[in-house]
Amino acid sequence: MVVSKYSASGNDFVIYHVFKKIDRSNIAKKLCDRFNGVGADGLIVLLPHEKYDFEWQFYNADGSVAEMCGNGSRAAAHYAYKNNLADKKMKFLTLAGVIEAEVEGNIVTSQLTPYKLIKDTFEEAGFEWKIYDTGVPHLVTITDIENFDKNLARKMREKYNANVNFAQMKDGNLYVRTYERGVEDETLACGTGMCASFLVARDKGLVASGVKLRPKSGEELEVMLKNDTLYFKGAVKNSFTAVLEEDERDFL
Ligand SMILES: N[C@@H](CCC[C@H](N)C(=O)O)C(=O)O
Repeated sequence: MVVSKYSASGNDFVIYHVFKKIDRSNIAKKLCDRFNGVGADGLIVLLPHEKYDFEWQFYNADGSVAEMCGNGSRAAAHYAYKNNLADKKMKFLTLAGVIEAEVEGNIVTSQLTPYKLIKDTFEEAGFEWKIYDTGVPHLVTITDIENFDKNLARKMREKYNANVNFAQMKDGNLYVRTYERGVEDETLACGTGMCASFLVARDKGLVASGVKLRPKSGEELEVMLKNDTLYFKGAVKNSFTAVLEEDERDFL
């Protein structure tokens, strides 16, 4: 069984493609384990689809299913192109809807599914929040990034069943730190989280139709809003591709 390890702005994934759609929650837990597995924030499995270039199954590291993953969508697109599953421009199906992506070398742009405001401004625990769904739900507060508080983030994540983002505009960049559902920790980056943070910064008049993004990894990405559609652009890295010393039947 051959799997690829990808990093997309610091969010990391195990990716492979097969033909059969089965529940892979346990496989996700096993492969994403950082001590006994490959180690990743999520598992992405590409499957053939009659209408689109492929469809994917996305699992968080704890085995939970997520409707969408912004960074994962860019990594999956690169994997699909590299493995001749799709052309440079492609469309694929996620549980959130159809994603369009374009691969240019190691730079990949994803067109996200339509965003929704889930909960307008409210105050809690000394911060002002909004919840946007950019494929998955995200709580966002615009504050000094140094205020990132993992315990508070965990409480908010549990209460609202959403990912939690602390974001700040500084030197023309939007800095974002995200506590992710399903990883149950802060990750080095979260694509849909950065896009949701951009929407809140825009509502506050801090940015216009796009901004450079800086997740915790320090990498630079970009989000643009064109005709009310979010485009998310940045580099991805295929860290390695490996043959697993495992019974292949586990992964079919
Ligand atoms: N890291 C992803 C989001 C993955 C799903 C999320 N953890 C959830 O369960 O809602 C991204 O880059 O968007």
